[in-house]
Formats: sequence, structure tokens, C-alpha cells
Amino acid sequence: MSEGGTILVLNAGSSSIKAALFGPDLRRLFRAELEGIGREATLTAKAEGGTEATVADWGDTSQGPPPVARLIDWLAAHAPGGPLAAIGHRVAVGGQDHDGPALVTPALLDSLRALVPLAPLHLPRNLAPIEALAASHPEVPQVVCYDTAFHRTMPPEARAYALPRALTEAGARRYGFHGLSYQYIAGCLPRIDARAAEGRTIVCHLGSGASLCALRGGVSIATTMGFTPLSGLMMATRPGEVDAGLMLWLLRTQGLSVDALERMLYHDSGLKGVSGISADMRDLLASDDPRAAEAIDLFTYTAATEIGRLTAALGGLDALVFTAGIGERSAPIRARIAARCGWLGLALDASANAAHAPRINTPESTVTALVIPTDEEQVIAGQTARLAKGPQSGAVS
Ligand SMILES: Nc1ncnc2c1ncn2[C@@H]1O[C@H](COP(=O)(O)OP(=O)(O)O)[C@@H](O)[C@H]1O
Ligand SMILES: CC(=O)OP(=O)(O)O
Ligand SMILES: [Mg+2]
Repeated sequence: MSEGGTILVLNAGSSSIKAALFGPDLRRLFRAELEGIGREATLTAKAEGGTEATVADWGDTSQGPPPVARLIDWLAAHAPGGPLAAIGHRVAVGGQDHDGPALVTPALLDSLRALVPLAPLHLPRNLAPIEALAASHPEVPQVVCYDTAFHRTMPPEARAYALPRALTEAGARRYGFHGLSYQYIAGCLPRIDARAAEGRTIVCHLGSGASLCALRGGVSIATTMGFTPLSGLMMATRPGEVDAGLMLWLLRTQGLSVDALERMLYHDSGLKGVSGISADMRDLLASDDPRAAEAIDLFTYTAATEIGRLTAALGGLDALVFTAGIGERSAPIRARIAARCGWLGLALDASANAAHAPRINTPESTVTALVIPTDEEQVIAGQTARLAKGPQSGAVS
């Protein structure tokens, strides 16, 4: 890693691409977010400490060149210059063979390409910039940071499906996702609330993709996503939990192809499918269409019932944390989920919630409720700096 250079971080999610530049001291220098991937997108970018954000209409991203390629060109022209010391990438899935950050090599890329069926919405978007940057910046080490790695502490009963043993042994088990976000939150908790840091805490990562993580003493012991990021909570375009038998029925009797089934599950379900209006929670909250209300009800119902399931895994609940796009910014959704969790002793302070305060529970609430903005890019930058500094560091050729 070139001493004194900057670290570029790329975090491609299902509805957004977040990019950031960090200095050698791991302080953020610049951030950019392309929001609305797959439709009309908007770029927001800002130098750290700067007052003016750049906001640009990015046009329709459902067609044309991959938006990440344009974003990389845009960053080269607009972000602070200087040599790149390393590039860190969020990679949604590491499967059973990859459970910690790793330097990119051609062999690693080959093994990750084989995992695309485990995260077809994410992995191609994660791998494309690695391949492009390996070609354009062959001298710069690249590091992949897995969403799944944080959950390797889950006990066997939280990882296994009740499938034939041979399948479980072959890797057909729950990996969990959003681990970079949960790692960031777990790292913040000791500074924010000792009881949440040491006790039984559920983190609600509610973005375009959504999941919950049960933390005991800051360590993941259960999560709602599984082998793929389809299961668990209802999401922007994914259904969350559905009966596997329904999928068999669709394939056997409704003439659905495997490709059409995959498209339906990853792109056309969730908030978008139920409302028929939008995948964006903001649009649904602003709509007076009853289908929007139905979609929001199903979203908050599923989140609350899954909180119940993870509370059982933890044996009780001390704290609930809201994070990611919806969790950080939507007071009405937090209020509706919390209202369904009153039986746990949770009560929100309406004005603290409306103000997105760091602590939003009432003094009487037996469960602490916190809002913590996540920062996956910071975790990626830390993992990237550690690996790229090592003596074994080398770029892809
Ligand atoms: N103020 C808000 N109210 C409700 N939803 C919001 C708000 N701001 C952003 N969102 C939602 O957050 C989601 C994006 O969250 P994010 O965590 O960035 O997702 P991802 O990383 O999966 O792309 C979008 O689906 C958007 O609808
Ligand atoms: C794993 C996952 O669903 O990620 P995202 O929320 O970024 O789509
Ligand atoms: Mg995300």
C-alpha cells in the first residue's frame, strides 16, 4: 500500500451505491451516494467539513452502462486527487469459504463469481467495479469485505435449516447479511449505552434490503436473512419469508421459469409488489392509496413479529437499535414497529422519535430504543487499511 495515499471505498446496495474516500488516518475526506439505482437516480456528494453538497440528476439507470462505472469516472474528476493506496469493496456474500476480509486475487474473484446465485441482486454489482479497477489501476491493492463475516459467531442452531444433514454440511445454511453495518453499530454501542453494548440487543437494519441482528454483548447470535438475502423481513422489492412450497407450486403448476421466479423474488415483490406503486417507503408514506397503507402494515407487522422471534433467541430484550435508510430517517415507521412491540415493555418518546434523537424511548420503557446512523464505509476502510498494509499485499494482475 502506498504510504500516505487515500483509500477508496465502494458499497453497492440494492437501491444505492455509496462511495467514500478516506485519508491514511482513516478520516473520511469525501462521500458520494447514488440513490435510486434501477430507475431515475440522484447523486449527492460532499467533501467532509464542506458546506456545499453537490446534487446531480443522474438520469435513468435501468439501462445503459453500469452506474458504478460512471460513478468511478465521476469520482476521478470531482473527488480530491492524490495517489490511491488501496480500494475496499463491500461484497454481499462470502459463502462458507470466505469469512474475513481478503486481498483480491484472480483466484478469489473466480471463487466469488461462483457465488452469484446466492446474491444475484448484489454480487454482480459488487464484482463489476473490482474487475474494472483491476484493469484500470492494476498497481492498487483491492480488498473485499463480506456482509456475511460478522455472523460467523452464530451458534449452530441459529445457522442450520432443518434440511438433510448432508446439505447443511455442504453449506446450505444461514449466513446472514448486512454484517458490515452490524459491526459498525456493535462498535458504537459501548460509547452510547452500556446496557445495549453488554446486553441483549436487536439491531433493525431497515434500508432497501432489511434485516435484524440479535447481539449478545455485541456479538451476532441470530439474524433474519439466511442462505440468501431474500429471507426474513419484507423489503423494498423482496418478500422476506415465504413458504418454500409456494415456490414449488409456482414452478410446477404455474409455468414460471426459474429466471422469472428469481426476478419476481428479487425485483418485483416487497413494498413494490404489494403496493403496486413504489419500492420507496417515502412514496408509500406520502400516498393515500389503500394499497400503500397495506404494504406499510405488512412491513411493520413482519418487522415486529421477527423482533419477537429474535427476542426468543436472546431470551429477552434490553435494547432495540434502528439504522439504515428507513430506520434512521422514518419516524412514522419506527413508531409503528415500536407500537407493535409494546408487549416487550418498549415505549417510544414521540417527540424524541420525531426529532430522530439518538435515544427515543420514554423513561418508563423497559427497553432502550436508539437511532444510530450506520457507516459501512468506515468499517470497509478499516478492514482495507489493515489488509493492504500487510507484507503480503499485492495487486491483481
Ligand atoms: N425519510 C425517509 N423515510 C422513509 N424511507 C426512507 C427515507 N429516506 C430513505 N428512505 C428509504 O431508505 C432506502 C435506502 O436505504 P439504504 O440503507 O441506503 O438502502 P440500500 O443500502 O439497501 O440501498 C430507500 O428504499 C428509501 O426509500
Ligand atoms: C444484503 C442486502 O440486502 O443489502 P442491501 O440492503 O444493501 O440491499
Ligand atoms: Mg445498504
